Amino acid sequence: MARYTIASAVRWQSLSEEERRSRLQRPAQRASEQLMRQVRDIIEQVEQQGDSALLELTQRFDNVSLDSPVLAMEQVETLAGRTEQKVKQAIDLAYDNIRRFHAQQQPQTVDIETMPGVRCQQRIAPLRKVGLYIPGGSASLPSTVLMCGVPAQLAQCNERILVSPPDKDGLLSPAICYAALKCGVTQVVLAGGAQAIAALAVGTQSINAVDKIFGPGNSYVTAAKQYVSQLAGGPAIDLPAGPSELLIIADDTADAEFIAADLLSQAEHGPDSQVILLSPSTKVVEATRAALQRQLAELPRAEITAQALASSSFIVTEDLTEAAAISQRYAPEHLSLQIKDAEDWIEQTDQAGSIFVGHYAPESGGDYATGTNHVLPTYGYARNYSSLGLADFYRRYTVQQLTPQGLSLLAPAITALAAEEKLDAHRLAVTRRLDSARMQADLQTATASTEGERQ
Ligand SMILES: NC(=O)c1ccc[n+]([C@@H]2O[C@H](COP(=O)([O-])OP(=O)(O)OC[C@H]3O[C@@H](n4cnc5c(N)ncnc54)[C@H](O)[C@@H]3O)[C@@H](O)[C@H]2O)c1
Ligand SMILES: N[C@H](CO)Cc1c[nH]c[nH+]1
Ligand SMILES: [Zn+2]
Repeated sequence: MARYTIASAVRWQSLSEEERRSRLQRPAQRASEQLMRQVRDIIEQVEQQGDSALLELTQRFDNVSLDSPVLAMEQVETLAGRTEQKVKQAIDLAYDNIRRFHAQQQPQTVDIETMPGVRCQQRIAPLRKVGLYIPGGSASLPSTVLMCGVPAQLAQCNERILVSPPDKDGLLSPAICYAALKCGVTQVVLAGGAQAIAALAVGTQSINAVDKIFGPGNSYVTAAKQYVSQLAGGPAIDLPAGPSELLIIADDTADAEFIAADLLSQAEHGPDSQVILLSPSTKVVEATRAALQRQLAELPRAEITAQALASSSFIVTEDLTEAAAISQRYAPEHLSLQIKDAEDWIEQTDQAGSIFVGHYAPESGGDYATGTNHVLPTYGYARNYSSLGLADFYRRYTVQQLTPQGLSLLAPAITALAAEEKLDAHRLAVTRRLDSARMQADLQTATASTEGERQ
């Protein structure tokens, strides 16, 4: 049986501040400057050469030669038809749960009078053109099509462009095509990495530039999203959803075999994934390390998984309170609470993209089918970003309507604040109306009709 190096357990209390920081640093972030330079060059190439750059970069990075970056919808249908029945049923079930959970997330509209005659509204409108990035480098992910496609469909975004790196035959898997059609995707593009993000951001001869780019990806994809969102007139992006992370807090009620299985499930995404175990129980930590060794040997992706484990940590804490504090500091994409009375710990560990509560909530449940969204903030952004949801596919805008009476009630505040800010034109935009014969007449008519109603 192959033996892999599983990092040793460390006591949090024995680490210096520098060692603690290093333990909680994400592997994918260490090379960020060089990565940004490379990503910028790719984006500029697509900006200048459009489709031909996409084809050249796909050849270079994905080793696939294509005639066109667009997969015709007829071909998408043909491929979808080849999806195995049990995979179709699984996609159908996951789709229903994701739809059920997201349909309840309709953003609120507001319509109130803040003062008599001053009506304020918050309205929502679906984003018109959205790009959905579906990772495909190391594994093809039809589940991500559902996570991005279902809310885009619920929001009724007009154009929904799916981009994903082609497989070795220059196509996409039947399951991706089946999920894409179920979500009403309008165009399918065969491109991955920074070049796909560039195409969505600036457009090419055959791909329209979009208003917002959604979806997770490796560090090239995440860096490219960040870069294009800062271009003048560039698209909005959803959230920094990079290489997978899982932090588990376990006590001695936990089962080491379950913990190891969960850690491996996220480590197998790629060498950049990071998994962390925190436990006050040395016994649980050591049992998990032994279980990892056994379970890892059985995995088809053992080599990739072992690389991710190399940058992962097994930390013995003083108690659960210390574990909760470390988790808050790390702000993981996924947090699993395999402890007694796990629900009671949610508030103290709320800086996480998605939380899995108890011994029977494997993280892979949320990856596929519970109904929650698996596009989640990584790199510690769970501190200030949320998981993907329906509201992300809408734009909010506000509306105000004022009657002459409303304006006269507001006028003293507006003119005083304009004077304080020494912005005279602002003040005059109010007083010119107040002093106008037209407004005086409208005020009188309004007062007369109110009095008429009273009598
Ligand atoms: N945070 C989330 O919500 C979430 C959800 C699902 C998946 N993920 C993560 O998404 C990632 C998917 O990564 P992936 O690599 O499998 O697929 P990917 O589609 O994100 O990236 C593959 C592309 O990267 C580009 N690329 C690869 N090597 C390159 C290089 N040296 N230079 C320039 N470009 C290069 C290629 O164009 C390739 O098509 C994983 O890390 C997974 O953990 C995250
Ligand atoms: N765990 C990933 C998010 O980090 C999502 C995923 C898709 N397929 C399997 N897992
Ligand atoms: Zn996963």
